[in-house]
Amino acid sequence: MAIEVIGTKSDRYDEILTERALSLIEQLHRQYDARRQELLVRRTARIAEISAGASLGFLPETKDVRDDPDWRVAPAAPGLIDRRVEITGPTDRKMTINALNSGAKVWLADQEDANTPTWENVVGGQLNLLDAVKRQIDFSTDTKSYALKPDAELATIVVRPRGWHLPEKHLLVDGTPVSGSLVDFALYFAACGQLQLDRGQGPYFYLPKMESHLEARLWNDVFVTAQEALGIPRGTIRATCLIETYPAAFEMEEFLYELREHSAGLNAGRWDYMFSVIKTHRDRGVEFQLPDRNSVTMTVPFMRAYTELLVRTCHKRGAHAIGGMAAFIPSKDPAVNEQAFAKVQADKTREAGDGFDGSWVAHPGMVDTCRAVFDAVLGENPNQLDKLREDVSVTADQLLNVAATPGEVTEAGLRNNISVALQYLAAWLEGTGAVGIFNLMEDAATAEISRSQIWQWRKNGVVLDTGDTITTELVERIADEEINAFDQSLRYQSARALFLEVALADEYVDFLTIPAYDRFA
Ligand SMILES: CC(=O)SCCNC(=O)CCNC(=O)[C@H](O)C(C)(C)COP(=O)(O)OP(=O)(O)OC[C@H]1O[C@@H](n2cnc3c(N)ncnc32)[C@H](O)[C@@H]1OP(=O)(O)O
Ligand SMILES: O=CC(=O)O
Ligand SMILES: [Mg+2]
Repeated sequence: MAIEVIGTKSDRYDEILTERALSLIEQLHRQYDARRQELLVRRTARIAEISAGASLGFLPETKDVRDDPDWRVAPAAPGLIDRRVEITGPTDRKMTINALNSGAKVWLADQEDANTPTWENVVGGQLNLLDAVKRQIDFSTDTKSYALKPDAELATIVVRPRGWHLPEKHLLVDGTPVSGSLVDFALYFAACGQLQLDRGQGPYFYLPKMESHLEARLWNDVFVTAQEALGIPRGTIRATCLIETYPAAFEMEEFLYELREHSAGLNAGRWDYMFSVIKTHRDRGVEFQLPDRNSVTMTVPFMRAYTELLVRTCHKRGAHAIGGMAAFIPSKDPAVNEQAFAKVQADKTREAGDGFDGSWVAHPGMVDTCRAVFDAVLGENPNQLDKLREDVSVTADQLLNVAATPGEVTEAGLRNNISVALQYLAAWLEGTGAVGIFNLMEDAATAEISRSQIWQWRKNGVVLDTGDTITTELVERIADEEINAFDQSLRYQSARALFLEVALADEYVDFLTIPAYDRFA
């Protein structure tokens, strides 16, 4: 084999880094990496067109797919028929057990937004998944022991691999790092694919951050090859695509079509979506400028258009439509806690009323709230695929109507973005990819919004409510004030450097996780 493992080989890693898994990764890399690289170049080319004045829109070349009334995605697979509440979270051992026990129908086992892809997290997370699938997982601290509930219905596992842009530098083929997406996918598929089938379910995935239906086609081809290579029947894999980039919103139907024999629907990934609005239009001045992060709610016109279109598109094709993450988490402060639950309830109520078949929560404490809302709408039905939403018709202009977003850019909003980005990056660099900050769940997607807003506002020379203009000096000054206010402020020095690199660079940095990952050996 010409695949090399550069990362350390700790206890039990050989159960994951098997010859079968490594040769699958090598095969997928040889067959598909050039195409992956081309698609990444295509992303850059599209942004250049938009910078030069082009507009996103529905694609003329795929009109036939949208106009053909006859095709449908595969019927929902076992464990994915009723998805009324899905919990997301990283694959560390304790959280794996807590998520499976949470009462949610599905657990999105996250190797993406909620994970720092250190080698230990990548392989250790796969070991936790393997133990979970075998129902042989436990964990203990000095004060508490964790085990799977023996007689309870455990959440269906759906693994989210990294996006197409991220490399995995601890695995090399002919000296070249392989794709993080292919690694996360193939390690899980090789270790757990057949085991999941034996248990009556299957290898299921969430696919993040795609920007074109051609990227979905690439995933489909990867699935076909991998199933054939491991002797697993074609069509066994199921994948839910996140619609969480601005270009993807114009290709929802095409995503379902490309993956139709493996599709398990679409999800409205709202946080990356907002990030992508800024990122895609980085050179368009104030045209696509967003106000303070907290004022971009799901009911502003462009977000509403996106979620309505998602439900309409999915149900037209027999696919599940899954709602997004309300980032509120339980708090020890009773007043804040009450607000958090009220906000989650309102968010899920809107989604259930709009026709979503289920939605996401970030914390086990929110599972009952989400379930109760969907129970009230679904009743005995496992989903509401029959709610076709033929009343919905969304235009490109509505998806692009960012200008109608109310709100302003305030000093408090700027300071909040700076503080959140610093705190999040400090945690990420220490190996923790999801954190509770100021009573909200923060992860790579929400941190991307924070740093992108700062980048956009500074570039546009935005004047704050205080009358100050956002400049490099102002951002640096507030960053230092925030850091000095933290306990152990020294800990934040590497986060500070990374933050300034991704928030203030002359040229917009496509993903903060790329320079962040470069910091690891
Ligand atoms: C934009 C997107 O992509 S959203 C999807 C990606 N993001 C995520 O998945 C984030 C998921 N959520 C989390 O990671 C966590 O909830 C955090 C980091 C935000 C907060 O976690 P904590 O600070 O541990 O919260 P808290 O102390 O209230 O947790 C209480 C218990 O619930 C557990 N818990 C909290 N969230 C989760 C979760 N998502 N999955 C499993 N267990 C969880 C904790 O491990 C803790 O367990 P313990 O009592 O046995 O020690
Ligand atoms: O992955 C989900 C998102 O909102 O981003
Ligand atoms: Mg996301």
